[in-house]
Amino acid sequence: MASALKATAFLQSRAGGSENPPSVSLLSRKSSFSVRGLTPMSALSTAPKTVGLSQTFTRLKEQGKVAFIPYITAGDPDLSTTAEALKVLDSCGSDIIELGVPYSDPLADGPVIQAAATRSLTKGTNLDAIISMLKGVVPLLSCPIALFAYYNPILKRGVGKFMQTIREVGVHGLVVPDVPLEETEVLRHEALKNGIELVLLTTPTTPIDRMKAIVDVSEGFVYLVSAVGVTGARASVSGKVQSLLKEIKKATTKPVAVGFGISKPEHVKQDGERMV
Ligand SMILES: O=P(O)(O)OC[C@@H](O)[C@@H](O)c1c[nH]c2ccccc12
Repeated sequence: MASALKATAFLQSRAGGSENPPSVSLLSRKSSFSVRGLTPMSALSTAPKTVGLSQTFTRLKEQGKVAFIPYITAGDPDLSTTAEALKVLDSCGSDIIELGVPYSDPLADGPVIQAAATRSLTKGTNLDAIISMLKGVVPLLSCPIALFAYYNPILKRGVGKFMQTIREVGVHGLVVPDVPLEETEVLRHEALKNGIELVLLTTPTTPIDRMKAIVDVSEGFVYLVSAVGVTGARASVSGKVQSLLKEIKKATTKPVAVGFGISKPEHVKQDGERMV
């Protein structure tokens, strides 16, 4: 059951398994320690340590749960709102949060995410500002952050420097949607060096052999794009996802997360059953 459904919207229900009700506090357990600033150091050291992506899946699997991984765009409408949104998503039971770095020439972003990126860029959001926002917020979160970034801003900074910077602010994972497998070597090398889990994507049109090569080197989880086309809410999840998942599961024991259009609780179940 180590699979997950990604969700772009603020979908708050998770699939299957008995859940603790989501915390009503806007502060996560960790944030309440830090924000009050009165807690002795001994108590701080007992705060739950945030684990990485694959370890998050291992924990969930042990509990018979699937993961809820929302996506938001950094800097829409501004970075202080993003900081608050990260805290809220964390305290509402997100297992991993995917945080998008806005980019002017995206690939596969649908109209909602494109508009969010445009608003964010218009406000002047850039990587440095996102990094300094994360520096303040990540220590307050109990779930790991997977940064979503196109290759251009990564290349501009230098791949090694980029990985080092995001590691220093406590980011655990990275999704780079516009780099084909063959070109991921430098990214993978630098990610590994810095303990960043580089998540690779496979799509419904990826040939089986290629999918196998992708899942072999994907870290954290395997991202299964549910449909051809762009991101955004859809009425239903393609029936093809079931068979794609079966193929992936034959090829790997790594966790798999399904993304693109997962926007309703029903998408997490199909034909009355869990999708995976
Ligand atoms: O349809 P959605 O729920 O908005 O899903 C995409 C989103 O979760 C994120 O992973 C994403 C945003 N833009 C992308 C471009 C390519 C691949 C993935 C993405």
